[in-house]
Formats: sequence, structure tokens, C-alpha cells
Amino acid sequence: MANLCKSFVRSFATSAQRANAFNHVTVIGGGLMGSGIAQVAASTGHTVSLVDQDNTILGKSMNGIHKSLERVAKKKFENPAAGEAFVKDTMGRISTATSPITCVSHTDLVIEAIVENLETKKKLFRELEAVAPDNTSSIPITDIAVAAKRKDRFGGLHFFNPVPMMKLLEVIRIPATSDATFDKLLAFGKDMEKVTVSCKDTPGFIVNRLLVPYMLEAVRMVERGDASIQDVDTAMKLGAGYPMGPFELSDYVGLDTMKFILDGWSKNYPDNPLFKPSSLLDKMVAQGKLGRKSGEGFYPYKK
Ligand SMILES: CCCCCCCCCCCCCC(=O)CC(=O)SCCNC(=O)CCNC(=O)[C@H](O)C(C)(C)COP(=O)(O)OP(=O)(O)OC[C@H]1O[C@@H](n2cnc3c(N)ncnc32)[C@H](O)[C@@H]1OP(=O)(O)O
Ligand SMILES: NC(=O)C1=CN([C@@H]2O[C@H](COP(=O)(O)OP(=O)(O)OC[C@H]3O[C@@H](n4cnc5c(N)ncnc54)[C@H](O)[C@@H]3O)[C@@H](O)[C@H]2O)C=CC1
Repeated sequence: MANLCKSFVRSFATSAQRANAFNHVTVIGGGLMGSGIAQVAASTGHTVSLVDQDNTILGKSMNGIHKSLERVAKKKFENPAAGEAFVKDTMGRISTATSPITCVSHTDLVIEAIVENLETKKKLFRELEAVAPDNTSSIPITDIAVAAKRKDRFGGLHFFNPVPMMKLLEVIRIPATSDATFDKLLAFGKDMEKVTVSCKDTPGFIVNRLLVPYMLEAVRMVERGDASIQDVDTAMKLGAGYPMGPFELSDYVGLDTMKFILDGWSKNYPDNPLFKPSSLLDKMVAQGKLGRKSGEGFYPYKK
């Protein structure tokens, strides 16, 4: 299998030298993030097991990956046959499973990308009782690591949505993370063709520490009646050069995920008025308006 990996990497590698930090990667959670991580891991030469709760969800994940790969292939290859081969080879590197237990016995890296809920994440790691770098938006890595026995082999990988397009990867170490693990995670980031940055295990790491207050102030502006959703989005795109306004981005991230993140922040910082729950966000999630994934959020979408 290692040989296969190497030959694939030779065929499709960019100019960057790969470290081949890990060969087999298990991604747990096949939603927006897990699918994107699995896709990029496979397209950069890793063999991937993608795990979610049932085969219907996994079917949707694989469809999404296929569509995204076709978009990538269109840009990457002038020759359609080469593009088709890239999509087929990449898909062939991904297998699916409904339990992580069978995969982790032979994997080099476990990436957790399940729902943003500390107890659910801790329960998963208790079950795995193994190495587990993870993808959380805002939960401190140290809090999740409580459930891991081998903390020296535990660290945080924060990818960005959409994973195939966003170049950044935040790599977080906790005091218990060994130098060897941290170095391997950085090397893995390079293998995934991402630019890595690191910071302390501080709330929201770098990006979300700045993004969350910005997004929240946008929603408060609308709640106060200061400006409309459309005008806020237009202003931030044309006046600040952002590719999406805060409400378009919220729909893209998923309003349920946003609510999980905000609920965590307001629980951890009850005295900070900045992180108070948003009644608008709560109401929309209760109505099932979750953004693009449900067909409606701040804006309507074709299903
Ligand atoms: C308001 C509520 C307040 C609640 C408060 C709670 C706060 C919580 C907030 C925290 C959120 C935390 C989330 C997180 O942890 C961190 C994140 O990930 S934040 C999100 C970061 N991402 C962004 O900021 C994305 C910004 N948008 C963009 O960069 C672009 O819009 C995007 C690349 C997504 C799409 O580009 P666009 O030009 O708009 O559209 P196109 O469809 O034309 O695409 C352009 C280009 O890109 C290709 N492409 C797009 N998506 C994919 C994909 N998934 N796979 C493959 N290829 C893709 C597409 O093919 C186009 O290529 P061309 O060659 O140009 O045709
Ligand atoms: N949506 C975004 O833009 C970003 C999200 N994140 C973080 O990534 C994580 C995942 O987020 P999304 O992919 O957006 O969520 P999502 O809701 O799209 O996907 C979560 C997936 O996890 C699965 N799942 C839940 N419990 C599971 C379990 N015990 N075992 C296996 N699978 C399980 C669900 O079935 C679902 O398919 C969250 O921690 C989130 O904060 C990080 C960066 C960006």
C-alpha cells in the first residue's frame, strides 16, 4: 500500500516535497468538514477510512466528495481523461465504515470531525482509547484530551471550510503533546498542501478568536435594526474585500454548527456580554433553518 501511495504522489504531486508523515488516515465524521478532509487527504496520496453513523450519511458524503473532486479536476487538468483518472484514483483511496474501531487498529492518524459537542467528542475518544488529533472549531484541545489516555500523541488540527479551497491549517499542541507528534502534524499539514500556523490552545485558536466576535457583531447589528442582512453582507464584501459577507458565511458554515460554537463560548465566558446567545440564531435553528445544508438560512438555496 505504501508503494501505491508513493506512485500516486509522484503522479499528482505539486512542486512541494512531501514528508509522507502518515499513510493511512481515519476521518471520523463525514459532514462538511470530514468529507473535505477525507477528500484532500486522499487527493494528496493518503489512504483514507471515512467513518460516520450510518451508510445513508456516508453515501451523501461520497457524493459530495465526488462532485467537489470534479470541480478540482476541471481546474487541475487540461486533458479530461487525466481529470477523470484523478477523480477515480482519489475516490478509490477512500473507504467508508460505520464504526471507527476496526479502522483505528491499522491507521496512522485519527482525525475527529464530528459534531461540536464536548461530551460527544470525549465519549468518542474514550471509545477509541488511542491516538487522536482532532478538528474542533472552538473547544479547547486540552478539554477533549482529558478523555485520551496517550496525551503525548494528541494534538489539534483546525481545517477551514471548504477544505479543498482553504489553504490554512491551524496546528495546536497541548503541554502533553510530544515534539515528535507536533512535528508529524506539521509535516502532515504540508503533505495536505496546506500552510500551517500554530498558536497556544487558546479559545478559538487564531482565526475563530477574531471571526466569532465579528460574526456576532454582525448578527447584533441586524437584531438592533441597524442594517439589513443584505447590506451588511454587501458592505463587508465590497468594503472589506471578504469573499462572503458574515451572513453568507454563516449559511455556508451551518447555523447549527454556529449555535454549538456560540453555546460553548457563552457557557465558558458567562460574564462576557460579547458571547451572549443570539435569539435570532436560536430561533432559526429551532425552525430547522440551518443554512445551505437545509436549503434555507439567512438566504434561500436550491436543494
Ligand atoms: C451571524 C450569526 C452569528 C453566530 C455567531 C457564532 C460564531 C461562530 C463563527 C465561527 C465559524 C467557525 C467555522 C470554523 O471553525 C472555521 C471556518 O472554516 S470559517 C470559514 C472559512 N471559510 C471562508 O471564509 C470561505 C469564504 N468564501 C470563499 O473563500 C469563497 O466564497 C469560496 C471559495 C467558498 C467559493 O468561491 P466563490 O467565488 O464565492 O464561488 P464559486 O462557486 O465560483 O467558487 C470559486 C472557485 O472555487 C471552487 N470551489 C468552491 N468550492 C469548492 C469545493 N467545495 N470543492 C472544490 N472546488 C470548489 C469552484 O470550482 C470555483 O473554481 P473556478 O475555477 O473559479 O470555477
Ligand atoms: N462547518 C464549518 O465551517 C467548520 C466546522 N468545524 C468543526 O468541525 C466539526 C464538524 O463540523 P461539520 O462538518 O460542519 O458538521 P456536520 O454537521 O456537517 O457533520 C458532523 C458529522 O458528524 C457525524 N457524527 C456525529 N456524531 C458522530 C459519532 N459519534 N461518530 C461518527 N460520526 C458522528 C454526523 O452524522 C455528521 O455527519 C465541528 O467540531 C465543527 O465545529 C471546523 C471548521 C469549520
